[in-house]
Amino acid sequence: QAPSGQPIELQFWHGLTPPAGPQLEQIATDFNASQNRYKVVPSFRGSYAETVVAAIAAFRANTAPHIVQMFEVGTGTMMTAGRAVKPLHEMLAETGVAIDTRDFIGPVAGYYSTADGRLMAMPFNSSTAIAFYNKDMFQRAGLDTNTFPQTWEGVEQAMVKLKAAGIACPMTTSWPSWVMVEELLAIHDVPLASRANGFEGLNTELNLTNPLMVKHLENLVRWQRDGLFRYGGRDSTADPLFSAGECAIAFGSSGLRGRIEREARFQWGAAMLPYYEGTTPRNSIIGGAALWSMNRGPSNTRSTEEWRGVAEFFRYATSPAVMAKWHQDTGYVPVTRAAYELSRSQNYYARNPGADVPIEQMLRGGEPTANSRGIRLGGFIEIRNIVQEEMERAFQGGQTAQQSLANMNTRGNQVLRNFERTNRNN
Ligand SMILES: O=P(O)(O)OC[C@H](O)CO
Repeated sequence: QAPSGQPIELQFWHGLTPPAGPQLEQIATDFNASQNRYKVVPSFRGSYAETVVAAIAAFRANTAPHIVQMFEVGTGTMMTAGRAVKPLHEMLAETGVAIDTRDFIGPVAGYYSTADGRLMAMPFNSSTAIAFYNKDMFQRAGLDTNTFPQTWEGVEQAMVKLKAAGIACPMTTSWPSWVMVEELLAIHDVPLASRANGFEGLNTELNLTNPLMVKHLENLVRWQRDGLFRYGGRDSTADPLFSAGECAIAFGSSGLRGRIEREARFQWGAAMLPYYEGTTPRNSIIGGAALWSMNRGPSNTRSTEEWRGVAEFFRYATSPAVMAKWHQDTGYVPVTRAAYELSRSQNYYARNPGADVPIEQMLRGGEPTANSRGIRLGGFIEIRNIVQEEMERAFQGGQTAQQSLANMNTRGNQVLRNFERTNRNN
């Protein structure tokens, strides 16, 4: 407790909407009830991107929260944020709070670690992109309700049948850049950017004009024109289209599962992301978010006691029972092996067919390659906006897929160069 006898307050900004947001806040409430030394105060700050912007602005004003939930796209920015961030490995060493970081599953730990393997942020709500499909609509279209096509060629055939059966939206996607660009390239083992997708340094160049990307964006543009694919907007805007029963197939975060379970009034299934014929698919990369610890401001660090509170909260939030429940309630992946094993021993996967799809897909194909380990770009949030904007211009008929990709590449590289210039010394 603080000298006043009151618990030490720890501000925690997050970017999750219901139902996951309140479930996350419940974890903070339960932590507070489990001890009386610290009080975590969660606060919803808008979308992930808005939360990041707010946290960085707050740091400049000496009012940063202790903990900010940051989507994976902000990782490169946080890694180079210097004093704004308290690296997790440093915090654990200084406070002595024991968290077995070796228990984090590889693709998650790797994403948030420095080149020499030190964890910078606390893995928490990691996801990966998967397919959800409406079995009632599949049945109406004469499709097998128990199997989802493994390939994009198969998905196209299914979309044609769904449309012929009178379904207005055969397919949509959330997170267009994540699913249709970033995950696609990882699964096909094609680099998105040079220097191991940016893991080896800031001086990277985008590789978006590759033949696979051209083929896929040309397909998406054609499917959209032919009424097979509905572009549902940027980031998570398309999320409700599936659970509301509008679209037969939706690609999105595994973390949508909890929402679909609550809202869908139809039979549905989950499946791995498709790949093009002739490919041996690799692992998909993670999405979702991690918990970053922040100093209050440029001239304002925190006491060891505050960091101890943060670390104790992290330990609680990733303890096997709490993490297993979070995973099962939401669809986010269990970030520790212990939570995965616990879920298995509770027969969760046997009782919920398809619930292990994200984990299986993430761990598929052995060790991740330089193209499937993840992406670490400075200014990635801005680059994603460019990718989405240029895609939209192609969907609106204003440019070809090839022009669209060339523009993404040129504009994105400018963002990378600017970021490199301003962060050279970090
Ligand atoms: O919906 P989430 O939380 O899994 O996040 C999705 C990805 O982070 C997209 O970057």
